[in-house]
Amino acid sequence: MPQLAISVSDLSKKYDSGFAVSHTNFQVPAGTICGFVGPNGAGKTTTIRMLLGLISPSGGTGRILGEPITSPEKYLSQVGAMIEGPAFYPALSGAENLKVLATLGGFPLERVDQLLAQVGLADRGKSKYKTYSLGMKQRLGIAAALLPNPKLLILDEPTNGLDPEGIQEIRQLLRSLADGGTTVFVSSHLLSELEIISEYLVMLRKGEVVFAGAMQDLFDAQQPFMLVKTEKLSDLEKIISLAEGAGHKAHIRDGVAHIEGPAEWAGVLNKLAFEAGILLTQLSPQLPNLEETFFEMTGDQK
Ligand SMILES: Nc1ncnc2c1ncn2[C@@H]1O[C@H](COP(=O)(O)OP(=O)(O)OP(=O)(O)O)[C@@H](O)[C@H]1O
Repeated sequence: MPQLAISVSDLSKKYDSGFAVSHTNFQVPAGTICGFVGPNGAGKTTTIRMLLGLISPSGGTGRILGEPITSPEKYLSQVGAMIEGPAFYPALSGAENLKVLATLGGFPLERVDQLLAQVGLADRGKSKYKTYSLGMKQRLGIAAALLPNPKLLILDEPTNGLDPEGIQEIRQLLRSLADGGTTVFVSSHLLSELEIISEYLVMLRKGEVVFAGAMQDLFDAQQPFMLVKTEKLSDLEKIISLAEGAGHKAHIRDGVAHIEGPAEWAGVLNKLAFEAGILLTQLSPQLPNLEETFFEMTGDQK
């Protein structure tokens, strides 16, 4: 049994409106990057807030770094978190902001320059926070979360609003942290990004866990599929009927037909379409990926 950074059992949060999080069970092995996904309102933020002791569960149990979530004082000194966007003083520089937090938290001030370098802000540490780009603000937020030199880093949407370059920088940062032994639990709507960086995944739907485990196990349980486009949009429905008639699950999303089946079956589908007088403009076999799997398992948009 690997050492667990997070482990929850039957964890629930109930509001008057119903369960925001309902009887969830999942485990995150130490030293891994674990993606945390679910459609809007699935319960991600509520779960994170329970893990950080910010709200108390209505039921169930949880352990962070071996300590119960009912005693957050026992583990919070070893947990760094960035949730709902970092809050900093606009008129202070990045370095000054971190120094304020270091002083408040009793962390060594020497860590400030080290952390600025680690998140790629060494050159801009002296610039006022209000001059920072969104990506720089996010990176400063991560630097603040790293002040306690945490064993577990919990990030809620760290790449929100970032451009591809900023996203790549965060990816490299998270990878290097995990390589150094930090466990990273990260929620994001950027599924393709999470697919690249995460070894583990927890997927929520309507407050319930629909998958928790190794990313590879998730894909191993999925069928390959193909993406199909037709010259005329109206022909897509006919393609769906042809595929379903041949025993293949199929649906249309964003003007593209997604049809389950191995790559070898693509030729058969092409022939069926041709015989029905339908011209295919795209027929591309795909391996299971997180975007497709997410859609299949949550039946929802991101
Ligand atoms: N304080 C609260 N009181 C009542 N209901 C709440 C409260 N906080 C969250 N909820 C409800 O719980 C559900 C889960 O919300 P939560 O914010 O955890 O979802 P999420 O997965 O983080 O969504 P998003 O991706 O949009 O941030 C939602 O239906 C939400 O309206």
